[in-house]
Amino acid sequence: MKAAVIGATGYGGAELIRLLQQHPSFTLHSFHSSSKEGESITASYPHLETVSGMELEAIDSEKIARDADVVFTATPSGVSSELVPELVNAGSRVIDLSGDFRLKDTKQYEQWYNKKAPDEAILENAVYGLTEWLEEDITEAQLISNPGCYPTAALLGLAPLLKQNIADPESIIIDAKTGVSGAGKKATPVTHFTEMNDNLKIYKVFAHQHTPEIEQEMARLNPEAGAVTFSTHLVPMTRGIMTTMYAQAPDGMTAKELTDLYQESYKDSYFVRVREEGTYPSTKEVYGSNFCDLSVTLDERTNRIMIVSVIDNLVKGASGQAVQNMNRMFGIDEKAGLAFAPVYP
Ligand SMILES: NC(=O)C1=CN([C@@H]2O[C@H](COP(=O)(O)OP(=O)(O)OC[C@H]3O[C@@H](n4cnc5c(N)ncnc54)[C@H](OP(=O)(O)O)[C@@H]3O)[C@@H](O)[C@H]2O)C=CC1
Ligand SMILES: CC(=O)N[C@@H](CCC(=O)OP(=O)(O)O)C(=O)O
Repeated sequence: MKAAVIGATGYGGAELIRLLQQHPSFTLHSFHSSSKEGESITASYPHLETVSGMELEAIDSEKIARDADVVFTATPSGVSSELVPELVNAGSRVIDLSGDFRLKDTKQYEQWYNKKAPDEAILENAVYGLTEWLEEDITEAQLISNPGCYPTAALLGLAPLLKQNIADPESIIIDAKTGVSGAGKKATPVTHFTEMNDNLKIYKVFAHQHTPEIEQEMARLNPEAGAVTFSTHLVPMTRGIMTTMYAQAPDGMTAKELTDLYQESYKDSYFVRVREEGTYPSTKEVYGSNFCDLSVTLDERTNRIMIVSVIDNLVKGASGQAVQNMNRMFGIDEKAGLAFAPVYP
C-alpha cells in the first residue's frame, strides 16, 4: 500500500518519512511541499540521504487521491482546514496531524486557534484518534484527526481514573513540559537557541489551544469532567513531553490499588507501559519511540493522586500515533513499523 506525506519538510513530516520508510506494509509513495516543489528532500534533511532521495512534489489533491492509499497532512493549523476537505472530497483517506479537526465545537476552535473553523460536514466525520481509547472501529474511517502532543500525554495518563470515576474530575491539574521540537522547524523569538538554552519558560498561560481538546476528551471519558487547570512549559531539550497530573483521591485508596488499576487498564496496550509502584519515567526512556510510559502514586499526607506521563512529542505525540492509526485504519497489526526500542541514552 502507498502513503503520501504533505508537509514533508516539517519536523512531523520528517518523522513520518523515518517511520514509513521501514514500514512492512506501506511504501512511501510521494512527499509534497508548498514551497520546495522539485527539490530533493535531502536538501531540507541531509540525514535522509540514501534513505530517500525522492523529490518533493506539488500538492495536487486529485492526483494524490488517485495515487496513494493514505495521506498524512503534517501541515499547520489553518492550512489543514483548507487542504483536508479537498483531499477527502477527492476520495483520499486522510490522517491530519494539525489541531483543525479535533474540536467538535467550531466556536471553541475559532476562540482558541483564532482561525476560521473547518467545514462542518467534514469535521463531523473526523474521528479523534487517541488510539488506545478509540471507541469505534476505524477500518472504514476516511478522516482521522490525530491528537495533540500534550493531550496525548495527558489523556493517556488520566483515562483510567476518569473511566473508573475514581477522582473528583474538578480537582484535576495538569502540569506539562515539552521539548522545543514541539514548536516545529522554524525558530521563533521564543524558541531560538539563546532564548531556550539554560532556560525554563512557562508559556500560553491559561490560553493554550490544547485546553479545550483535553476538556472535550476528558468529558467523553467521564461526563462529569469539566474545566481543567493546564499549564505548559518549554524545557531546553529537543524531544519529549512530561505531564505531571494531580487529582484528589477518595478516602481509603492506596497507591497499590491505583497501580493495579493502571496496569489492568493498559494490559493489552503495547505502547502504554505502566511502571511498577514507586518508579517514575523520564523523557529519555521513550525518546524516538511510540511508547507512553506512566506511573501513578498517592501522596498519603494530602490524599492526592499523582500521575506522571512521558512521550516523545514527535512520535507518540504526532507521527508515531498517526502511523498507529493508519495501521488500525487498514486492519493491520497496530505495532507494524513501530515496535522499536527508544534511543537511549
Ligand atoms: N512538532 C510536534 O511535536 C507536533 C506537531 N503537531 C502538529 O503537526 C503539524 C506539523 O507540525 P510540525 O511538523 O512540527 O510543523 P513544521 O512547522 O515543522 O512543518 C510544517 C510544514 O507545513 C508546510 N506548510 C506550511 N504552510 C503551508 C501551506 N500553506 N500549505 C501547505 N503546506 C504548508 C511546510 O512545508 P512546505 O513549506 O514544504 O510546504 C512546513 O514544513 C502542525 O499542525 C502541528 O501543530 C502535532 C503534534 C506534535
Ligand atoms: C513547544 C510548542 O510550541 N509546542 C506547541 C505544540 C502544539 C502543536 O504542535 O500544535 P497543535 O495545536 O496543532 O497540536 C504548542 O505548545 O503550541
